[in-house]
Amino acid sequence: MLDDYRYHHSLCVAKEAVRLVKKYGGDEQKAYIAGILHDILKNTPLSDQLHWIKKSGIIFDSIQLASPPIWHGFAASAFIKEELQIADEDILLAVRYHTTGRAGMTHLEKIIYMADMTSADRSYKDVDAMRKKVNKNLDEALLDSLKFSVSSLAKKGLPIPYDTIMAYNELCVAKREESN
Ligand SMILES: Nc1ncnc2c1ncn2[C@@H]1O[C@H](COP(=O)(O)OP(=O)(O)OP(=O)(O)OP(=O)(O)OC[C@H]2O[C@@H](n3cnc4c(N)ncnc43)[C@H](O)[C@@H]2O)[C@@H](O)[C@H]1O
Repeated sequence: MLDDYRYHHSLCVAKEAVRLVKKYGGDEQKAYIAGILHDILKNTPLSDQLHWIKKSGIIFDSIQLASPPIWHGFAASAFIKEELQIADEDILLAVRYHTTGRAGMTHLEKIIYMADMTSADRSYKDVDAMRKKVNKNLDEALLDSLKFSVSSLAKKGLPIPYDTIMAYNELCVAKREESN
């Protein structure tokens, strides 16, 4: 189901998610499970991802439909619910929104989103700076990650999912209110 690269990445995300839970609180077992399963359909053909999304009753808007890289999270939450009988809403949401984020993210959603950015296997240019940020403040690291996501999608001329914009706006406003 997963190639070696993605399997290794999933193990690293699960480990990083548990590390973040030890630091910021939460349920270690849920963090491990969500981390290991978050990309379970990443190597699955897009047509099959869409099948799981439709089967679960999710109705995508036009921006989500035009953003195939986000489909695997939505598909994975439907797949693990039906095929692995995972009923825990916290885990399902963390898997579902791990690429887009959304307004009102739960603590576990934030942990998994950031674990995906700072897991040991990541090697993008600013990853060490992001690791320092996540060790200092979970919400600020999340805001910076979303900022990167919004600006890099815009630079590439790609649509930005509504959930991502709303996640960014929410954290941005909260930060401004905190500093006033
Ligand atoms: N909200 C959203 N809406 C629509 N499309 C979206 C989206 N978020 C991501 N995407 C798109 O989804 C695709 C894949 O995203 P993912 O699913 O997150 O990435 P991946 O395949 O696991 O890793 P990738 O090969 O991109 O690895 P990298 O280490 O470079 O990168 C690993 C992660 O670190 C982020 N990253 C890279 N450089 C960064 C930096 N300098 N600062 C902060 N984050 C950075 C990347 O965005 C990536 O998520 C990308 O095409 C992306 O544009």
